[in-house]
Amino acid sequence: MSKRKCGEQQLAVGECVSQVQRVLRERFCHQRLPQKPVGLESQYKHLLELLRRTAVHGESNSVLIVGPRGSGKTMLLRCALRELLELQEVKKNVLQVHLSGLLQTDDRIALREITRQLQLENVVGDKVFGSFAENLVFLLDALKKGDKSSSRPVFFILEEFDLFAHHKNQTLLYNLLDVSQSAQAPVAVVGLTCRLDVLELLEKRVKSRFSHRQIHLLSSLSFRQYQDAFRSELTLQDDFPDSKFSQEWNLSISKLCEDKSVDEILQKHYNSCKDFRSLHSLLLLAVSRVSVSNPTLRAVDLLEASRMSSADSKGNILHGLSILELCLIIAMKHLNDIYEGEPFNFQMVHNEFKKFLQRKSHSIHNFEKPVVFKAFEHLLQLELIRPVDGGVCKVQREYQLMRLMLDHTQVMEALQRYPQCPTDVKQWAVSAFG
Ligand SMILES: Nc1ncnc2c1ncn2[C@@H]1O[C@H](COP(=O)(O)OP(=O)(O)OP(=O)(O)O)[C@@H](O)[C@H]1O
Repeated sequence: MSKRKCGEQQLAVGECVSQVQRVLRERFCHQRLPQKPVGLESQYKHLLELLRRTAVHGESNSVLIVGPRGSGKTMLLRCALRELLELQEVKKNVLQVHLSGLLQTDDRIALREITRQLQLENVVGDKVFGSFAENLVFLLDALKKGDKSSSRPVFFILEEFDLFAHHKNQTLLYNLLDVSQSAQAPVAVVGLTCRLDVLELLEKRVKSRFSHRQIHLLSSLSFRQYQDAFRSELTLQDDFPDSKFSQEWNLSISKLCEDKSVDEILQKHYNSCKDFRSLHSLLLLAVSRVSVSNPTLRAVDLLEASRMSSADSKGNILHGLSILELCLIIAMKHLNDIYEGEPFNFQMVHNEFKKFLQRKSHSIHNFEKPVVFKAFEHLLQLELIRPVDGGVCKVQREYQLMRLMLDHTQVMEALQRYPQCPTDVKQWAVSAFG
């Protein structure tokens, strides 16, 4: 395999390609944090300042980060923690407890998890506590330094914060927010949630203990920021093991960004979804096409990735149907036209199909009725047709009313691409869908 020389580093092209794949996949699968959150500067500053006040000055605090799925709530928090923990005094001192409403489904489990994460299982031992509050205060006291005068700051991070509001009496939320309001110990409670109405879920006593600080991540990226994100997400950093390869790679990415067709693809994706998650899934597909024989990313890779990500899954199912099944779908469409969208049953579809077979010349076999019924059932299994009443009514299967779950472009596209589709079937379809 060919080798690249670059200073002291010398990697085979194959090795470089697999490193690129690894680095970028980690980035796109949310295992690596971005250097800075894009377009969220003020929110980032706000959060960092709040956390810093707890970590450095021992002030207690509570804050909610609110935004839709994929808007970067977790990323924002993790970036702020990363920056904060770069300070030596903070790194040594601060403790973090990460809880998730999806995992800690009741307060007992949550308390056990808090104890585990604070590494206090041995200290707690077999002690029995009268109340949740007593237990929590004991844990926080156990964190006090040798001289017992000051506690170590603790960040309580609650992902899916709204789910904690469903716990009995909201005991965990009440106690955490109570501690964050009193001067017992320096505590920051950070809740992450998608629900804008989250405060309405809180009981009065819980709500009154919350600071009412909220950081909203509601504004979406501008197209300019989206383009910049595209470039920076694909750019390799200086720590890439082969600097010659990474220079060439970065150069090719710069060229790609100037390509008009790339801009068009990005514009299309931006119009349908403006968040990082959808950009990442597009880039993931594109990067998987990079190989030894094609060691840079090309516009055609992006085009193919875009085609794959917007592929119609039902359309793909249609490609795998037998010609008999396809004929039944065409018969259903004929029925839809005749009865103006009213539902149909197997018997009606079978009759319509037989009408087609009665034409003078046709290339389709005369299938036995049970075989046609089997094909009909298969369409039902694939959910290309659905029972009108959801299958509740106990009618004989052949007379159950169904609806077709496809539109005409999906069927016509499938027919165009169907290998060796008989002409008369195509014509029959055109008369139904054309
Ligand atoms: N403004 C941004 N700048 C850089 N990366 C971002 C930004 N917004 C989102 N991302 C990236 O998008 C991905 C999804 O973000 P994240 O997991 O933080 O979203 P979330 O709001 O916590 O979603 P969920 O509600 O599902 O937990 C991450 O890889 C993150 O790095």
